[in-house]
Amino acid sequence: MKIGIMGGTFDPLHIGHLLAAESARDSYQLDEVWFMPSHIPPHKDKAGATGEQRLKMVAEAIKDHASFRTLDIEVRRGGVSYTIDTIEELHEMYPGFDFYFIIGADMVNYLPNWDRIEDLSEMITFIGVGRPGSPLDLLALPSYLQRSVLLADMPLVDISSSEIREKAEMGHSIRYMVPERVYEYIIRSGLYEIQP
Ligand SMILES: Nc1ncnc2c1ncn2[C@@H]1O[C@H](COP(=O)(O)OP(=O)(O)OP(=O)(O)O)[C@@H](O)[C@H]1O
Ligand SMILES: O=C(O)c1ccc[n+]([C@@H]2O[C@H](COP(=O)([O-])O)[C@@H](O)[C@H]2O)c1
Repeated sequence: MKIGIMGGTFDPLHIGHLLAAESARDSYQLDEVWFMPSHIPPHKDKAGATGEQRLKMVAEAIKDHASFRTLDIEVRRGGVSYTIDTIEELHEMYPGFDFYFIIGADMVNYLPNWDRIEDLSEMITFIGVGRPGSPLDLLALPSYLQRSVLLADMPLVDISSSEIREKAEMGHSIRYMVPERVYEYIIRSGLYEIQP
């Protein structure tokens, strides 16, 4: 089985995440994509929404896609969500599966800073997608990483979770930046102090 892992903070999940996952699935004939919210992200502040709330937003967003699943392994493990720890666990749970970790261009450029990245790059393949504001330069990566990163085409989406949170805080609309069911969940649960 070829499994894409769409890891993220998803605070909140937005359409950039969905398009990244779908573009990677389509480009490399992935059997499934598993959306995996982190508990505490390794390189930025802890999320505002709880792990349960972020899992719920993912579940609402991907409900209708036959090949998308949620994966709660990092939220359940707790602590800082280093990808190497997760992949080691997944390899034990699913021997013989091939894992493809889907990341935006900002994260491709940041890969050299990931925990035990040389070991990780031998265990999985990364699929990078374009993201406005983060020019992709694979040749700037160390050679062991150049061999581990594939690229997938995706329509560029200039949306980020932090921009969505800022808009919501200022009373602006975030409608259509997040899928409709995620929007409804945000309203229902009072997240980001959004005004309907
Ligand atoms: N608009 C986008 N286009 C392509 N990839 C994206 C986009 N938004 C997020 N990603 C990728 O999705 C993964 C998870 O991102 P994350 O949940 O941190 O969202 P974010 O929008 O980057 O959040 P924040 O603004 O809070 O930093 C990362 O690999 C990131 O590069
Ligand atoms: O393992 C690491 O050192 C590492 C460093 C940065 C990011 N990641 C993972 O990359 C994914 C996207 O990260 P983020 O912070 O943009 O949500 C998420 O699954 C993180 O756990 C992992």
